[in-house]
Amino acid sequence: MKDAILTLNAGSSSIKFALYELSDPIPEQAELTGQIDGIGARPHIKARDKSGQALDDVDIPLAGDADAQHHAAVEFLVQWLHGHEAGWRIAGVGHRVVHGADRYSRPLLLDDENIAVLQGFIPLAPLHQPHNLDGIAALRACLPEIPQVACFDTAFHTTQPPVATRYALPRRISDLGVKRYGFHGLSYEYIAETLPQYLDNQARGRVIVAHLGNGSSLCAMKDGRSIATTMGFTAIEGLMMGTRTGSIDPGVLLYLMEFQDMDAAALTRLLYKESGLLGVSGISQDMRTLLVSEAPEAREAVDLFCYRIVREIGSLVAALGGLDVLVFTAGIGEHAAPVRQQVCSALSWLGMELDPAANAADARCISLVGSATPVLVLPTNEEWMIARHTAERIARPPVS
Ligand SMILES: Nc1ncnc2c1ncn2[C@@H]1O[C@H](COP(=O)(O)OP(=O)(O)O)[C@@H](O)[C@H]1O
Ligand SMILES: CC(=O)OP(=O)(O)O
Ligand SMILES: [Mg+2]
Repeated sequence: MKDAILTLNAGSSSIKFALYELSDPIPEQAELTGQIDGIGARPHIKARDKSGQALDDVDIPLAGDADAQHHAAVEFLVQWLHGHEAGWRIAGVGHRVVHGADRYSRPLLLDDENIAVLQGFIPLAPLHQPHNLDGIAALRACLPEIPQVACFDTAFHTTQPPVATRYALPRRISDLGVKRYGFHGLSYEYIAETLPQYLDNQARGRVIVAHLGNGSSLCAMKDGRSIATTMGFTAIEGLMMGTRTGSIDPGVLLYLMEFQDMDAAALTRLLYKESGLLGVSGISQDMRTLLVSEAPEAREAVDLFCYRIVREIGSLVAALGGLDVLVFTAGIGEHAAPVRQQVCSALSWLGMELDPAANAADARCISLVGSATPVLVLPTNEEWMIARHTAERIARPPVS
């Protein structure tokens, strides 16, 4: 039997998982990968082995609302893994955990005490942290002797300067930890590490990475380190997303509370689950559905999604003092050519010129050779980052 690292990445609408051979270094290609997506709508499991052969590709009946389905999906996955891990001994489990706040900036070997601290961060990430902790609880229950490691989305952004993380609030509020943290850090870390393979000099320069998935954000990097990002205290701030508003005038919330009788629970639902592409289109949160829809509301939702990206890229270009490379990643960034085309054509003033054929083919470099600013599409690999951090963490004794 060979040793393996199991990774779990619970996003807002999906749970991604992978099994990696535990060797030094951990190979980028996993032995087994898969995901349960469509949680809250039509849950579906898809998994394949190293050779690309499908292990499963079916809808799975999960009852209840999105939260109940998320919980049921973790339980389903634990059972599913039991039936598919033959030949492997799981030596460690790595979990993506969205919020580490100021407390954790490195991968963390989990125990009862620090799990309780992570539970305290649920109000900071209500759409993610509970699912992350569900996964941890389920895996600890079925593999109680196996070390489990939390890898934080917030960690990559701890290099941001104070001016990028402070809100213009009184110090007594900032001192409570109300500041801009930023998320999708495992994805940005992977891109920062991978980019020099494609563009050596520019990769060390001023880079903007657009992580466009169900949750979406941008990260401005200098020399491969985060200097600013669009998400803030929570994963609502910044871009429009699948079901989240992105940045919104806080006056709207005051109005809704005072004059439309909405309480904190109703606002949480509105901001996290009923807005974004879903709210504006009234059709779907799924970019694939909107791109093929004839409905004007679908077009309006996609236009607003692109417009917000363009506006926020402008802001990050200002923070960077210019731009050397733009990278698209995550579900929409990697696959939605019309979105990339719309964003880049609005940014042509930055010297960006797309190659339409390369863009349509989701090629790695989608800009023309003469484009002053190269534009790349790089598939992210949060799972591999989690596996590597986990292997490294369990190989050395814990530090507090
Ligand atoms: N071929 C495609 N064309 C357009 N959008 C796509 C395609 N494949 C996936 N997407 C979009 O990617 C988004 C999900 O991205 P993903 O990074 O998997 O999200 P998350 O990890 O936040 O659950 C969905 O909006 C989905 O419609
Ligand atoms: C932080 C966040 O928005 O994550 P996801 O994109 O997985 O929903
Ligand atoms: Mg994701």
